[in-house]
Amino acid sequence: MKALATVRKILSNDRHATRLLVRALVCASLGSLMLPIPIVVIWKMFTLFHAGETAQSFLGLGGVAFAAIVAYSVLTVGASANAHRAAFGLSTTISTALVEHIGRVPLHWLANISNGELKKRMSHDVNQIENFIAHNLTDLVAAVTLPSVTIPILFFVNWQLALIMLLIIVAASFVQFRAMTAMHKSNLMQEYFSAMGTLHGDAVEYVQGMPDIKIFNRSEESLSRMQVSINRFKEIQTKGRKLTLRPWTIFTTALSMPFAVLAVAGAYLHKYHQLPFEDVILFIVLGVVTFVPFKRLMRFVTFLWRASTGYSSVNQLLAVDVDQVGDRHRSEVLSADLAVNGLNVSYGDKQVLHDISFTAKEGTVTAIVGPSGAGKSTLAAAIAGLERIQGGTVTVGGIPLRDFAPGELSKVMSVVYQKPFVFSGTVRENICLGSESSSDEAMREAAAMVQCDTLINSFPDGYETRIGAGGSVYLSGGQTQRLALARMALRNAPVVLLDEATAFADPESEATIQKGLSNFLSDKTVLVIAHRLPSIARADNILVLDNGRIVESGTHETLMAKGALYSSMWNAYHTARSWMLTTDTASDIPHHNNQGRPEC
Ligand SMILES: Nc1ncnc2c1ncn2[C@@H]1O[C@H](COP(=O)(O)OP(=O)(O)OP(=O)(O)O)[C@@H](O)[C@H]1O
Repeated sequence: MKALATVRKILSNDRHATRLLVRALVCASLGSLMLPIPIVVIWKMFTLFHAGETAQSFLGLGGVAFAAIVAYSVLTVGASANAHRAAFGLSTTISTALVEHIGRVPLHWLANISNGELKKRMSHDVNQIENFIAHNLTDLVAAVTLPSVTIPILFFVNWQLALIMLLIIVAASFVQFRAMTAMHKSNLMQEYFSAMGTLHGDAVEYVQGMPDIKIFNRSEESLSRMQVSINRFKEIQTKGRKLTLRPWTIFTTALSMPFAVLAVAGAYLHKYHQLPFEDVILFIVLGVVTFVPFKRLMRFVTFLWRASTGYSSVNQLLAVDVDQVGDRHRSEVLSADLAVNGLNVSYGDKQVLHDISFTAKEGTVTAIVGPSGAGKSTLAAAIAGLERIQGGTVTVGGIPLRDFAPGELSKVMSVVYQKPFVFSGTVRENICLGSESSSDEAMREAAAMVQCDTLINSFPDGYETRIGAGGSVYLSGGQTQRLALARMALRNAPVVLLDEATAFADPESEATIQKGLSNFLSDKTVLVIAHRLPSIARADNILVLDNGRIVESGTHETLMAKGALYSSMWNAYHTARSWMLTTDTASDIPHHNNQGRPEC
């Protein structure tokens, strides 16, 4: 019953898949009804032969057997094809729902789940459901339909041998049922899946961290965490094996016995009770044919568990609250003034932004600076709508950002990060992300503005060159940033947020990029997160963050005249730039003043 409920729940996601699966199950059950026919026909032939019948009647029977074999083959192929189509359709539906949902869940939720765990849920768990629908349900139907036909036939022919067969099936099923119940009570399957999730997560982290691990020669230490996950996984598998080994052995042995048991019992009945020889052969052959699919029931239970655990893990993912979306459009934005009011952001119990308020006027540049860990990136993410805020609002032209319809926010605000994402595809596809309908000319202009066109034209296929994973050209950090800036320029949103967007560029290219950008940005509302202070010295307004609060604001001149945090950061920056890297004395090593900030 529970199995049925699970299957029903899984199928409720896709009506077309349900129809295909019903078709597959009908084919599977009709196919298994065909299977005993040739065997019964051969038995009948033997019987007629002993009764001295003519070859004429054999021909008709042979035709029936042939037709049954053809029907069996066609129906089995039909069952498998429909079940696979249903499975692929369903897994596409579930995967699409997952991808769409993941795109809408808050970034902070994604930051707290490991890549491996997410990958396991989106790929491995979906595969479990797919495999179950593709193979196991048709197996189950065949395993149940076949005995329901063969056992009555055998009872009709000889009830004693049929009873022996039935007893073997009942005994094997009982042992199997006990094993299943024990497994269910032990909660082992849940532990198995959770351990597998951890193992996936640790493996991905291990591979991603490989460069640092190698540089610092920490492979053994880093492996030890993964080793713990591997051992835990092995432990659970061993526990499961111990729990199922005995019943599984009894079950498979019992189901392998019919040949021997029926042969001995048949020989005895043949000798002492005149059971015709052909009846003994019929029992042995039909018995073996009945037991083989029945064995698959064991696999069915295991796969049902996997599919149902995979399904609940997928459902947990789909149940994660998504960000609220509205219905306002870019066309409703009449001014590009950005206003942040009373913004609070926490990570768990830790509040990292406290009551942040400021206004950035259209056509101005606002810079956000502050010591490491002050909250600059968190503020940028919260403004871009990528971080869940606990209080406050962010508006553009008076419209709260959360009121924009999906897809509209990116037309209002462009964000360029220090490490932008390059997906696997052509340079053109990467630049046109979010502006797919742009003309070729507009795309080239955008690329030229950020000094990217000469670079792209030097690639083997120009704008059609494939980049990202598996691409023919590998982009450096600075080149990737320029590509992201071209993407931003093409999108032409009225508000632009640059989070260390030119950090990887060499000084010469940075100056050229800045020059190219300054024209483009002149009518935009620009927000810059910066670590290198000279790059923002000419900003219209500089906000200085410290411990999640705005502690100072103003132009470079007013902040320098104030002689507080900004000016000390500025001085520290310039002192640091004048350092010479030497190996002879310890006097060049920076020490900290009593406020914890580096100074020379
Ligand atoms: N995903 C997160 N989970 C928990 N805490 C976080 C998370 N991201 C950032 N923090 C914490 O929030 C605080 C602000 O971090 P943030 O990255 O915004 O600082 P920052 O000013 O950008 O620092 P930096 O200049 O070094 O990049 C830090 O104390 C950091 O530990």
